[in-house]
Amino acid sequence: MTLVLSYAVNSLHRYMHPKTPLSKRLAVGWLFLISRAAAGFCPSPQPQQSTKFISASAKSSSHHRHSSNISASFKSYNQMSTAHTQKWADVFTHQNSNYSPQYLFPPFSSRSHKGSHGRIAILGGSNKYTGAPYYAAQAALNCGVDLATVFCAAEASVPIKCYSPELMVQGVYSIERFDALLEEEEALLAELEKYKHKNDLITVDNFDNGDDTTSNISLDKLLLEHDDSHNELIQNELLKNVDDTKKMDDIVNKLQKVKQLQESLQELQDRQMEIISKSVRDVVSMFPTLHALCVGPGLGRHPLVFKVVQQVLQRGMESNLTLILDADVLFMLSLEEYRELYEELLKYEGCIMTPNVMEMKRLPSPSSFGSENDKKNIIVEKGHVDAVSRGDVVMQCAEEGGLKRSGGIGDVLAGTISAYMAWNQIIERGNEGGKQQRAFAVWTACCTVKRATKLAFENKRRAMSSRDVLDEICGVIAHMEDDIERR
Ligand SMILES: NC(=O)C1=CN([C@@H]2O[C@H](COP(=O)(O)OP(=O)(O)OC[C@H]3O[C@@H](n4cnc5c(N)ncnc54)[C@H](O)[C@@H]3O)[C@@H](O)[C@H]2O)[C@@H](O)CC1
Ligand SMILES: Nc1ncnc2c1ncn2[C@@H]1O[C@H](COP(=O)(O)OP(=O)(O)OP(=O)(O)O)[C@@H](O)[C@H]1O
Repeated sequence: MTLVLSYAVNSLHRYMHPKTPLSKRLAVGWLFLISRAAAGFCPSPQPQQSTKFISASAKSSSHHRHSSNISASFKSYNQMSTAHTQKWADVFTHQNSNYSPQYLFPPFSSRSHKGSHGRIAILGGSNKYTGAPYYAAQAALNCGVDLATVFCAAEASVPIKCYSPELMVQGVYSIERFDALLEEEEALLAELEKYKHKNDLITVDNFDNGDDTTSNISLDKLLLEHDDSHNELIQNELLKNVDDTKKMDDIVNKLQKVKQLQESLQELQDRQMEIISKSVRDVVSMFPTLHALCVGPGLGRHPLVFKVVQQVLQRGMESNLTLILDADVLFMLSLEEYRELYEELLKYEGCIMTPNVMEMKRLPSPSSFGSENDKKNIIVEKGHVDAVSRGDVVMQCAEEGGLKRSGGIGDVLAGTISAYMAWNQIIERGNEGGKQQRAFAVWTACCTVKRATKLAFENKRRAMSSRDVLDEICGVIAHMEDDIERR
């Protein structure tokens, strides 16, 4: 009987989509009614848990069960007992729920204009990955946002534009140009290194110190201890001490060469900064029009791209913009160089991080934090059961997903979360209730994608791809809205 019922519910879910012919919808409707009547004899088990978020600290005993490699990084909520999990349907079966599904989706109105249902942007996409930012942006559009922009590497912009005419795509830097800048920098540094070799010793007499001994001074030491303005002084000093004119000429030439190299390096680094700042300006100039910015899908791992991202994230926090961080940006944040930025983001309420299993393992344990409660951002740990946590409060999404694990579903989730975050901005306008509701909206986004993968898998089985998941999103959301209306 349970099988009949679940088949009927699944069919109903799929076939009641408005695009399905009316005759098919009526037939499935009858099947559903008959199976519901029969199910009265074998009621489904009631959920044990309230749909409130649960406190992770209240479950400290399960925290202690973490394996040592997990404790080296973040506390992994998916390592906790899975008893406290919820499905979308559970939201309607509990009276003491402390969040409001009716405020998830912005209502339509005759005064709606282009953008009033959400404007999001993705920063990602590189010469290697063009699919990831497309999946994320298209997922947000398929959820229902009005406008989606992709900021990407110039090399990725044409392919992404070809995937969808609905996307606005802007190349904001060139990987080829960044490569050339890095190569130039590496060559200059290598040449400088040759001149600053530690064993390059100059023998000087110690006449000035009143004795007739000699000392060995390394050129490296001279260069490090004296800036350019002292070069002349050094030369005069050496002239007094070094008798050998040829050796003296040699030293002066070396000093001049080093000075030139240092100037070229400075000029190159200024040029790098200018190019990076221009890319940052291109993205930041859009901030006032955005409800949310998703950073990371297909970003790649170029060090200069990371410099752009670093400034964009800092400006995003200053502008109070909602930031969804996925994929390569999470790799970036696991690097020692970006530790300070990472810790700032953990304290930023408008930040949502969506690590997969590997990314979760890489993220370091925050050093400046007393407890999980100091974390203000939301973390979505993706897995068989997605765990959405904010501070020490965690809610797990037990919605059933499809069995196929194709590349890009994480990107679809990042885009879906971006859409829900845009709606949260539009509805709540950042008030206190909105912040509480935000984690619930992220959890609902997880349910949405799980359900979409389930439907896509039922349709396509082994051939299922992320595109099929994209196609299911609008139907899943339509059903969720129907659930809310029926409540
Ligand atoms: N079509 C595209 O353009 C796609 C681009 N992608 C991009 O590819 C880049 C690298 O992403 P990756 O996720 O590969 O980066 P990672 O360096 O985090 O690699 C993850 C690795 O872990 C493995 N893995 C994942 N889940 C696991 C689990 N539960 N247990 C054991 N191993 C597991 C994966 O097979 C993969 O090899 C990102 O920029 C991402 O956005 C991906 O999103 C896939 C699709
Ligand atoms: N073991 C699993 N069983 C079932 N679903 C899973 C499992 N792991 C992840 N998922 C689901 O797959 C989706 C993407 O998660 P995944 O871990 O593949 O992200 P990702 O590696 O960032 O994806 P992408 O391929 O886009 O980079 C999420 O909806 C998540 O719930």
